[in-house]
Formats: sequence, structure tokens, C-alpha cells
Amino acid sequence: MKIFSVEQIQNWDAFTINKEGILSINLMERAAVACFDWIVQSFDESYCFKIFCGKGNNGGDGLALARLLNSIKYQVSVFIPHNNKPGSPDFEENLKKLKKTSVHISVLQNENSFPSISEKDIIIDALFGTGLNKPVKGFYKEIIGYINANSNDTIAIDVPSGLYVDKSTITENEDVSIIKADYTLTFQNQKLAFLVAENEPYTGKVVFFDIELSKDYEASTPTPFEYIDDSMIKGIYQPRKNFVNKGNYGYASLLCGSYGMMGAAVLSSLACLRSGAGKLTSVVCEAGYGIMQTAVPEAMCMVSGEKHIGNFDDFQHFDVVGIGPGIGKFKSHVKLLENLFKSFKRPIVIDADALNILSENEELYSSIPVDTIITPHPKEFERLFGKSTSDFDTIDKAIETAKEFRIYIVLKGHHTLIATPDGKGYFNSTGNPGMATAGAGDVLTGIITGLLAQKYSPLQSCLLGVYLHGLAGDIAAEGLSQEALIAKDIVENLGNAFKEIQET
Ligand SMILES: NC(=O)C1=CN([C@@H]2O[C@H](COP(=O)(O)OP(=O)(O)OC[C@H]3O[C@@H](n4cnc5c(N)ncnc54)[C@H](OP(=O)(O)O)[C@@H]3O)[C@@H](O)[C@H]2O)[C@@H](O)CC1
Ligand SMILES: Nc1ncnc2c1ncn2[C@@H]1O[C@H](COP(=O)(O)OP(=O)(O)O)[C@@H](O)[C@H]1O
Ligand SMILES: [K+]
Repeated sequence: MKIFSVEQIQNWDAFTINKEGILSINLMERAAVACFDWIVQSFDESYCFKIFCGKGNNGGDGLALARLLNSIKYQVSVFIPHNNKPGSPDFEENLKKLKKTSVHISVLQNENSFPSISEKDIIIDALFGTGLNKPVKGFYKEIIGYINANSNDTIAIDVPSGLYVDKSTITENEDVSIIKADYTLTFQNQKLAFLVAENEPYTGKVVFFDIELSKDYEASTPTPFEYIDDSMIKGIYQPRKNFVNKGNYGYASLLCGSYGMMGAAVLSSLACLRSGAGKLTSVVCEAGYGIMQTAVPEAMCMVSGEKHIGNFDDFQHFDVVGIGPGIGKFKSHVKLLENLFKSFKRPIVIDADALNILSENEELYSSIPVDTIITPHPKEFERLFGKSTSDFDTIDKAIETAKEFRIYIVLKGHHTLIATPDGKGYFNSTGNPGMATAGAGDVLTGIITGLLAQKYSPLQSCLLGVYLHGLAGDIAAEGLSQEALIAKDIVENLGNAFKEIQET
């Protein structure tokens, strides 16, 4: 699913109106009906709705919704902040219609005219949507403060008012004014603002409504950002053929583990095999040999070093090398990375301590082979590429860095971002907070390494890898709860995740 900028969202709206012959007022009605249907399903008639409407089209949505709710006898009142300017044409049209109903409409002049809010009131925020064009100040700021001070459920229409959709709203020096919604009912596609941690306090649960904006526009409009959905994954996943043997699915290797951290090696190795790699050699230290041979008998084992991996340069047999899970940070690993970068001409995945070694040896950055995949969590990313001023700055930095070094950066998080060498960013749609548990990242490294072994391209391996990893985590959490989920459960549910994508 494409993630559009505000300008593109506005163009999409206009394109649908001009090319598909729908009137803008009818598009607004479609949006309002979608919100109405959801509200009717979610709240019974004992609730009253207080709808705050700005004078743009977001406010127009609020007015149309007020009329619809009133038509089936919900108690509704509407509040429009005083403003000398006329409303947008569709706002004015909906205001005219609403004035013919029994809905009480008040113009808010100052804070004395703020309505009292009682227990059964639901607040609907239709002040500003995608048209927010400056920080919220003055009277609007007071209104937003008043709404946020109440503990009643608040439903934001399209976007919590005050939040920019495609750039950071959070500034270091000023306190921002943004509605803290419990639900955001948004139209059509995913929005960048909903994918970053800094906006979590504002969006609440985000619900998407398809209001049938033009499919042609969506298909033909390029965008740097996409949301990884099941249709994208369906286009990537390749079922196994019948007349095959393990040679067809590649020879993976993982350089992993050290004394005290063999769990990371076991988890990444199991995940690599469970993701379908034909065969795997795990390169471990002597201390880990027995553990690996027992815990993962399906993997072959090579040994280097006593308590941590020492010198190793026997890479030529492998189709892909994954390096990092549990290897620890040792001086000899600098040489190990140098050897790998110099001698191995096939895909490489770098994770965990291998990234920490890199971050302390910046002179190695320029020798990272083109198309290498690195999988940092936010702290590792910061160690590698420095601090960011906001989550949006981190996104930009990931994309610029991926372009500069021509690598893939899998920046792990709630919506893991894949930044690509050609400047695109893909956000993952699967996964849950139960996966914030030790070893979950090692599992991902194993999966991506296993997919690369099977000749998925680096981009496909990243996309399919993060999606499967999150989906396996979601299936595991459904059975176990998020709290009880441990990394092993992600591995054990990879099979269920594959089955789910085979069925969609
Ligand atoms: N595209 C779609 O898919 C569809 C979109 N639809 C809906 O349209 C919404 C977008 O509507 P929109 O473009 O009219 O802008 P909107 O968000 O109402 O804001 C503009 C108004 O706010 C004002 N204003 C802005 N910032 C301000 C500030 N800081 N402080 C004070 N005022 C401020 C600005 O005033 P100005 O500054 O221009 O004088 C203007 O009056 C979208 O979110 C969705 O809900 C659906 O109906 C149909 C399908
Ligand atoms: N809140 C969350 N929501 C979704 N996925 C998460 C969340 N927290 C962690 N994850 C996923 O779990 C993995 C954790 O990786 P990482 O931090 O490297 O763990 P470790 O180093 O312990 O293996 C990442 O793939 C990340 O995307
Ligand atoms: K809003």
C-alpha cells in the first residue's frame, strides 16, 4: 500500500473527483457514512456526541456525521470555533443541511462557551485533518487543551487535529497542541504520521476506511514510502516446486554465538532453517559446538575460536553469510569483518554485535559490499549513524544512508522500516509489542539469511522476512499473550505464518 504525502492525498481527492465523476460533496458523504457505520457498531444510543468542527473539509466531515447520527436518534451537538472566514464549500453545504435538523449548533466565541462534558459524552474531533498548515495556537490551542483535559473517549476524524500527516509535529522547544485521540478513523491509506513512535500518544487505535479513491491514481503515482501489506507479500512469495532438492534452496551460513550467548546462535540457526533454506552451516566457537549440535541437529557446524569466533575466512562454500547474533564484541572481529567484506561476493546480513563492531570502526563502512543487509535496532542505528532530532529525521537518515552506501537498512521497531539503496522506505504491518523480548532480533537475522539463500533478492528477503517474522509473532501472541511470548515462539510459528500467506 502506498503512503502518500499531504500534497498527494489532496491530488488523489481531486483526481477522483475530476476523473471518476464523483462530486466532492458525495466523497465527503462517503467518508462520513464510513465513520457513522463504525460508530453505530461501537457505541449504543445511550452515548451523546459532541462534535468539534473546523471550517475546512475535516469540519465538513464532522457536520455530515452529525446529521447521520442525528437521523437515527443519537444525541448530537456541534461546536464550531468562531472564525470570520467562510468555510470550505462542502463545509458550508453540510452546514446548510445540518441547520434543517434538530442538531444544536453552537459557535464557540471564547473559553466561557466551551460545553460541559459529562460521563456519557463521546468527543468527535473534526477540527483539522490533512489540511493543517501551521502549528496550532491561540483559541484552537485552548479548545484542544480543553478536549484533552477530559477523560472521555475521543474519536479523531481522519487525523488527530494538530498532527501533521507527513512530517514531524513534535518540536524540541515548544509544547505542541494535538488532540489525544482514543480512536482515529482515517480515510483510505496508511499515513506516515501513524507509523512513528513519537505520535503514539495522539493517534490511539487507527481504523482505516476505504472510501474508494481512484485506483488509477494510486497505481500511477510514485511515492518514496510503502506499507507492506498482504498483497505485496503475495507478489513476492514463491511456493516450492516439486522436482527440487536441497541444493535448489541454497547453502546458508551464520557466524553466531559465543560463550554465554549461544541462545542467539540457536535461535538464528533454527529460524534460518525454518524459513526454508536448503542447508545451513553455523560457524560457532568451541564452547558452543555441543550446544549447537544438540539444539539444532539439522545444521552443520564449523568451529573457530575457543570462547568466541576467532579467525575465519572459509566463506567460499556459502550462498549467503549472516553475521552477528551473539558473537560478542572482540578485537579479532574487526579482521573477521574485513575478510568477509573483501572475499565474499554474495549476499551478507549484518546484525547485533557485528553492527556494534562496525560502529566502532567507521573506516569499514565504505567497504561494506553493495546490497548488504544490516538489521539494527534503534540504539544500534544511533551508534552507527548518530542521533536524530525526531523519528522523521531517523527515517530520512536511514534512507540517505542506504543510498550513500548502497545497502539495505532494516531499522527494527514497531513498524520496522526497510530503507533501500534506491531511496525507498517500506514499513512493516505485522508484529506486536510481545516481540520486545530478547532474541527476537536474532530470529529475524536467521529468517532473512534463509530467504536470501533461497534466491529471494535482498529487497524481497527484507520485505518477506520482516512480514513473516511479525506475522509469526502475531500468531504466537494470539495463543500465548504478548507477555508470555518468547523468541522461540516466533520460530515455532514461522510455519503458521507461511501457511497464512499461502492461503491469502
Ligand atoms: N482527501 C480525501 O481523501 C478526503 C478528505 N476528506 C476530508 O477533508 C480533510 C481535508 O480537508 P481540507 O483540505 O479542507 O483541510 P482541513 O484539514 O479541514 O483543514 C483546513 C482548514 O483548517 C484551517 N487551518 C489549518 N491549520 C490551521 C491551524 N494551525 N490553525 C487554525 N486553522 C488552521 C484552514 O484555514 P486557513 O489556515 O487555510 O485559513 C482551513 O480552514 C481530510 O482530512 C478529510 O477529513 C473527506 O471529506 C473526503 C475525502
Ligand atoms: N513493540 C514492538 N512491536 C512490533 N515488533 C517489535 C516490537 N518490539 C520489538 N519488535 C521486533 O522484535 C525484534 C527485536 O529485535 P532486537 O531489538 O534486535 O532484539 P534482540 O537483540 O534481543 O534479538 C525486531 O524485529 C522488532 O521489530
Ligand atoms: K481531525
